[in-house]
Amino acid sequence: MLLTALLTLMTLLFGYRLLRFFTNYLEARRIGLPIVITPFTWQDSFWILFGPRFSWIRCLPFGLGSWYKYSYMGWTLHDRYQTYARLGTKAITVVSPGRNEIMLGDADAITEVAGRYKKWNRPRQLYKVFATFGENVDSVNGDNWQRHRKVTGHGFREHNNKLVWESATKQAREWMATWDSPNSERSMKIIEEDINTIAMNVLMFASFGQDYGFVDGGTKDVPSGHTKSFREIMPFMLKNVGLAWATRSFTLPKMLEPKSLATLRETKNELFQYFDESLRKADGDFVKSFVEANENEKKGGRQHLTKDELFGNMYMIQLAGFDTTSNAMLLTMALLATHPEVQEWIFEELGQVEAYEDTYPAAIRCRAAMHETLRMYSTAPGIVRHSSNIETINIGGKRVIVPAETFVSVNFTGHHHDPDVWGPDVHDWKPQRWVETVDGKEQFKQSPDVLAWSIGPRICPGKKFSQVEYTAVVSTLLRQYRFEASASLHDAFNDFKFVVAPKIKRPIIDAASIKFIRRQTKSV
Ligand code: HEM
Repeated sequence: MLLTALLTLMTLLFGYRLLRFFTNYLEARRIGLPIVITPFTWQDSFWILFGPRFSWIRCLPFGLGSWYKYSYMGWTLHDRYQTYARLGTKAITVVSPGRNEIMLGDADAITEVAGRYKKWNRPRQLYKVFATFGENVDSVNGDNWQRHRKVTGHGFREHNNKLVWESATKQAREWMATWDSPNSERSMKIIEEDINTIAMNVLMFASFGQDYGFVDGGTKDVPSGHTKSFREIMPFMLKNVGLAWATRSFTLPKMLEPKSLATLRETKNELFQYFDESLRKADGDFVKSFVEANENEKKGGRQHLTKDELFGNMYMIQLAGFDTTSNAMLLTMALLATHPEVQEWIFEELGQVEAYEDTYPAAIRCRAAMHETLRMYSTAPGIVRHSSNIETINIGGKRVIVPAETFVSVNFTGHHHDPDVWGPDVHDWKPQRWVETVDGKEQFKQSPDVLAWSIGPRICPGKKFSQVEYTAVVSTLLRQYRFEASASLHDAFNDFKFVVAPKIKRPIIDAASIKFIRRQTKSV
């Protein structure tokens, strides 16, 4: 009986997915872009969980498993420009039983979609998970988004960038002080942990004014009325955003609640307590500027943010600013270690001075390394938009009709590997491509631009924050040390599994290491 019910359910589900697949296929034919098909995608939660166990599918004969590469989240990081090159296009439609997804690699089409934030919205179903702690600038659309962006935008001022610089430089110095010998060798795993510590400490300083040391990390710093330190709570809540969202609307009776959920609930309450205290004291530059900007909106009779929304934004800034920047720094360390000539090229431009006003604007080569790293390995492989109406997009000189609710994704990685845009050396990590000499003076080349921080009105507000943090850390380290890659680190870059993006596994890089060799000159 149970078996029959189960079989019927599975047959119905299969039939439904088949039907959806065929209607989507017909719709994609009408869109008119080249098509790739896959029975599963990142839109299927079960496939996100179990898909990696089926990676053998890609090895099936006669191309039977060729769909697998389009089925997992972040597939563009592996594919780069291959599918566009194979199909002779810069835009494709991915057809599956979920929603059709147009993947844009064409620069003009990307500018059109990213530029029209009122028409092309972030799909609510994908971003609501980020609103667990309150609606915020990332989770809303349209006029509501403008309201959030106006208040939160005040946090990203020049004064904050200076604080970021000072904090990141201090953290990097304290990190170097832990390297026990002049030729200290560290595994990538440890380097990753250390860079995460730096990124978290910088964010917490710039946001909440909490000045944690690199070594003690503030995890033992538990103020009265609390059971855990703020520094300990924050990474825990960033790691558990999905679980916090899934359990947001119910609380199990105490005797039925597993320990993990009880810890999550208690930690979340304590985070709110910290947020509340921080808001009341207007602690830290971000929070202070949010509070000031919000009060001004209130006084002017304009729409301000509620307390929940302020909390939501305080959380979102941590979520958006942590992994992205730390991954960029981690990858750069690996890339620099495998490209000693680039280390020397950057070292040449570094002077003795470390003050923000002097060093940051002059660190053109260092910023070039960041752009080039994010061009090749964007920490976010793209952004997704949709519209509830039928829309059109100009793709390659043709007006393409896009049915309502179709996902339209800006494929950063695809665009970043387009040889027509970047030249034949598109697959080489070459920070030099970002620097040009005009009238005997080096300057940063603005065009073509990297899309890693997105473009248009919703461009990442933390772009300069991350550039300042990155430059402070990388230049402080390079001024004193040379990096030498282990053989396995060189191998990692040749392994197709080596993909760096949040939540994507890096099996080989964990075994790799970097040796830090102290320089004789320019130490401070
Ligand atoms: C390498 C570092 C970073 C990268 C690559 C990056 C990338 C991005 C991208 C691609 C978006 C989506 C834009 C869109 O949908 O069009 C975004 C949004 C956002 N980022 Fe960043 N980001 C970085 C660092 C930061 C930092 C350090 C912060 C804050 C301290 C931050 C805060 C935000 C916020 C609040 C949003 C939402 C903006 C909105 O929707 O208006 N990001 N970022």
